[in-house]
Amino acid sequence: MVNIPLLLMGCGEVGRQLLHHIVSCRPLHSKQGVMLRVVGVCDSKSMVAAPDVLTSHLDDEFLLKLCKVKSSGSSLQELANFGGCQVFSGQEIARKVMEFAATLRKLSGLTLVDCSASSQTVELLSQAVNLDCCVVLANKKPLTSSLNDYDKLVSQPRRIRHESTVGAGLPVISSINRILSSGDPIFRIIGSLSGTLGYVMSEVEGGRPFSEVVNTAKRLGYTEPDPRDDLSGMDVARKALILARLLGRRINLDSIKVESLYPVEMGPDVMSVDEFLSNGLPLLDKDIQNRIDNASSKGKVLRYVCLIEESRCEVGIQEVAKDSALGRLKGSDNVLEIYSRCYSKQPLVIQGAGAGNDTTAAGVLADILDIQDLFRH
Ligand SMILES: NC(=O)C1=CN([C@@H]2O[C@H](COP(=O)(O)OP(=O)(O)OC[C@H]3O[C@@H](n4cnc5c(N)ncnc54)[C@H](OP(=O)(O)O)[C@@H]3O)[C@@H](O)[C@H]2O)C=CC1
Ligand SMILES: N[C@@H](CC=O)C(=O)O
Repeated sequence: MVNIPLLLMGCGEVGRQLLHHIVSCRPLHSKQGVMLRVVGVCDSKSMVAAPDVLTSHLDDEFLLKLCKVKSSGSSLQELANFGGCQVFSGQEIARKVMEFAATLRKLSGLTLVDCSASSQTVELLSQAVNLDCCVVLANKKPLTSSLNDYDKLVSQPRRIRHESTVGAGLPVISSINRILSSGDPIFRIIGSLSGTLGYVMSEVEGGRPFSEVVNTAKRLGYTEPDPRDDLSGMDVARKALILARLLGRRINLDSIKVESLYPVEMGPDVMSVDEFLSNGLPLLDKDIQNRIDNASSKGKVLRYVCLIEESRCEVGIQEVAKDSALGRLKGSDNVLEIYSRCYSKQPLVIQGAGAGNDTTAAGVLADILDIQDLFRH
């Protein structure tokens, strides 16, 4: 049996879905000879961990209880009453994670799974990479901070997986890596990489108000924790940066041209998420509807497009033909066209659900299983 010790950072929508997938896939993994041992789970304030990460793990009953506690809005601290775990908080968390990494390194190693939406995990992840930990990410922020941080994270390519950072569970990163490693240079990527913006555009085309559709996208689990990350284009810009860096571009987030769907007066420094959703968004309904109607009068639709070509890396709204690959998109689907020497006239096209907690967590789980060979001894 291959044992993979895991430490999950972030037990929000995606993290909890991952824990549910891990528990429900036990019979399948057991047939495959793999055992995922969750030795710790942390949120923004606390960490619960197995009493001894070498010999024990958080059992399934505990993990499901944890999911219940977190979805009810309570703190991980509450699990201390449940027994069978250690609880840490504040600065102690990073110290303990490194201690676990050092302990497990002697036996099998540790996988850190980042399902947070925080830009603050990057430091811990880089330190963990130095201790030969594997890293699996749904969080795009660590890969889109400085080039220095990026270089550290990807310094051991076999030990990092981040399929869910672009296109949720779609095989985008793995396909690009396969093309590149065969010496086939990619010269153009164009696509729609936001499940939220794809859903919003196609639903508003169908006549629903922008504000209502954004709220629904949040409820369906398509948006970032703060939907302004999607509406500002920054979430797509991060995906574009991840792809551009994969292609070898030495660029940063601030070199990407980004178009926002809301004004600075509605930004996070000015109003809370709830205020934005209930009071800010309705003020944008008319403008978005006008832009969509205007495009429609020319037989076109609006799509939030990501383009990476030569020195260009940009994201923003474009009017595209209704019958194009981008124009035909519906719901939360993403579509990505990859042009390379082998795919020069007809691109390689990847399309499917590009957002949602289930597909994202499934992508993370597949990444974890993909590194199982590193845990065989
Ligand atoms: N939903 C989707 O379709 C997709 C999502 N993703 C990515 O998945 C990630 C998670 O999204 P989602 O689950 O919706 O987000 P949530 O806001 O629901 O959950 C985030 C979790 O991270 C925790 N957290 C915050 N800071 C830290 C930290 N420094 N260390 C450890 N944990 C921390 C939060 O703690 P607390 O509970 O205390 O607030 C919370 O538990 C995001 O990065 C998102 O971009 C990627 C692809 C698709
Ligand atoms: N908020 C994102 C989720 C996946 O990264 C999106 O809408 O695409």
